[in-house]
Amino acid sequence: MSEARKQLAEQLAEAVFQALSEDLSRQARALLVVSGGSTPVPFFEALAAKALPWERVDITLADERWVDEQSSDSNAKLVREHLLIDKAVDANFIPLTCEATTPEEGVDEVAKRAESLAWPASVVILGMGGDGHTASLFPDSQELGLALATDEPLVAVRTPSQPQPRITFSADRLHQAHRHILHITGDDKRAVLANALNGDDVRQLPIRAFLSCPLAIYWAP
Ligand SMILES: O=C(O)[C@H](O)[C@@H](O)[C@H](O)[C@H](O)COP(=O)(O)O
Repeated sequence: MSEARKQLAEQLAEAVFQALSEDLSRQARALLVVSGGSTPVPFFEALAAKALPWERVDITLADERWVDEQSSDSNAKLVREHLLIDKAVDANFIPLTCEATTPEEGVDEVAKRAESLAWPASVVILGMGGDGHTASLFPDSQELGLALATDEPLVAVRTPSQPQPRITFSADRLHQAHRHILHITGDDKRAVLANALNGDDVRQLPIRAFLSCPLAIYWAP
């Protein structure tokens, strides 16, 4: 990993540490919503090293692949291996899968679980794919319109560009946060973001759903 990306991860971890500390100074619990994928790993490990009252922190995912938690595709596995470690081992992690065979069958059970969290979140950390998706709001998903319009917290998603069915927080629920952060790296994603900033068709580039709310962009080459 480049030094620039390592420094970015450290800076992001410090910003999230400050945000959680601030919120925990005035409320019993704080909610952190993180994204999966490969980008967050150094950030997760840097944040896990921070001294917080982690037992008062709820952590959940912006979205999840509907796979077993032992699968290498599982975002929950990623969080358990890289964030629920070190000082953060006592954080309360709420996964987005359940025993149901499909996300369509499991979405109501997971939504009940998610409703118990300390919304609005302290921080929502978003990633972005090369197609401008964020969370599991994919431009080629037949459920994108629903996920952008509903006030339900969670949506089951199937999309041709992804091998697994998914579950995602809706745009409405992901907006229910005090702070929004976009964490991306590389020139390709910078170009996609520049394109997103130059247009307003959210269904073309779903990251656009979050460019109007105050959004801190953490990018490194
Ligand atoms: O489940 C997921 O895959 C993520 O939530 C997804 O939205 C991710 O943030 C982007 O796909 C970027 O992924 P990378 O960091 O691997 O490029």
